[in-house]
Amino acid sequence: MLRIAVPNKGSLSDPAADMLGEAGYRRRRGRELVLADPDNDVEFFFLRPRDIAVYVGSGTVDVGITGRDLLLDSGVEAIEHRALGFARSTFRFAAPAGEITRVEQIAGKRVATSYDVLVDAFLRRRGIEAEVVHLDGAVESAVRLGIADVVADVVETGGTLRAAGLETFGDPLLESEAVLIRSRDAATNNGLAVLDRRLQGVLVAREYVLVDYDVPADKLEAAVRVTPGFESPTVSPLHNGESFAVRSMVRRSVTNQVMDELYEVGARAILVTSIHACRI
Ligand SMILES: Nc1ncnc2c1ncn2[C@@H]1O[C@H](COP(=O)(O)OP(=O)(O)OP(=O)(O)O)[C@@H](O)[C@H]1O
Ligand SMILES: O=P(O)(O)OC[C@H]1O[C@H](OP(=O)(O)OP(=O)(O)O)[C@H](O)[C@@H]1O
Ligand SMILES: [Mg+2]
Repeated sequence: MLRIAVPNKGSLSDPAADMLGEAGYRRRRGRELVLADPDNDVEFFFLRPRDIAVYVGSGTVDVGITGRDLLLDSGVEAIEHRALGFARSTFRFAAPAGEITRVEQIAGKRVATSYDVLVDAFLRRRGIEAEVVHLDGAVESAVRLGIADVVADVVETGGTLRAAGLETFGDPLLESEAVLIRSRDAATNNGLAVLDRRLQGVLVAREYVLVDYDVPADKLEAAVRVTPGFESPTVSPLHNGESFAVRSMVRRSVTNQVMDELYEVGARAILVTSIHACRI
């Protein structure tokens, strides 16, 4: 039975539960900390997102869902197995607007963060000496409240930083998103292969749509160039003997551009359908 660690709270928790639900696993109904799913031969452990890498790294749990930033900050040797496409963020330094423009200027200052290991490692690599002040959250308030000069924190929209009068400087230390992590020993676990294929199926179903259309024989090649698909589109003859029906997978984000282009080259009856589930 595959043992899977899942975030029990925070911004990773709902999207991780949604993804596992879409992948066909049992959903947690209340606040239980352990959930057996014998039909799928897995067992879920609901843990703090920050602790998940520790459990997986120690091998007591086979796999888990956490943030790449949390994995790296844990310093443990769990392995990133697959990026999951949600909870995307960057990890950045910020200071009061206009005060600091280069990371070298952090030298001698106080840096507030919840990610001490990440920040320490970055400063050490760059040979910058600074004091790291650990906070559990709401890090953006640390400058206004006078316990730090600089913050290093998760940035998504930048709204929280702006509201605190802070501006980012320097390049992002890290691009993060939710990731499936595994222990060293789980590499050959067949349960992991099944889970991974299911999650990949959810990612593809979310990212792609199916496009069907009819196209006259002399326009077929031009139309197929617009929708080359994952491997190659399915082309079937229509009963009238003059046209073809084509089915292809298209990235959801460009659906309307693709429909416009198909129409331009002569395709008609263009239909777009969501993919409910798939195995690639
Ligand atoms: N606003 C956000 N947008 C995208 N990802 C975020 C955001 N805030 C946190 N994350 C990601 O969520 C993970 C942190 O999860 P964690 O549950 O520890 O903190 P949280 O979501 O801030 O919850 P809380 O602070 O309420 O405990 C990290 O991987 C981080 O990059
Ligand atoms: O760039 P934004 O879109 O504003 O998002 C980033 C903010 O979201 C998270 O905070 P959260 O609300 O989880 O509070 P916390 O700082 O207490 O973790 C994160 O720690 C940042 O503060
Ligand atoms: Mg937070």
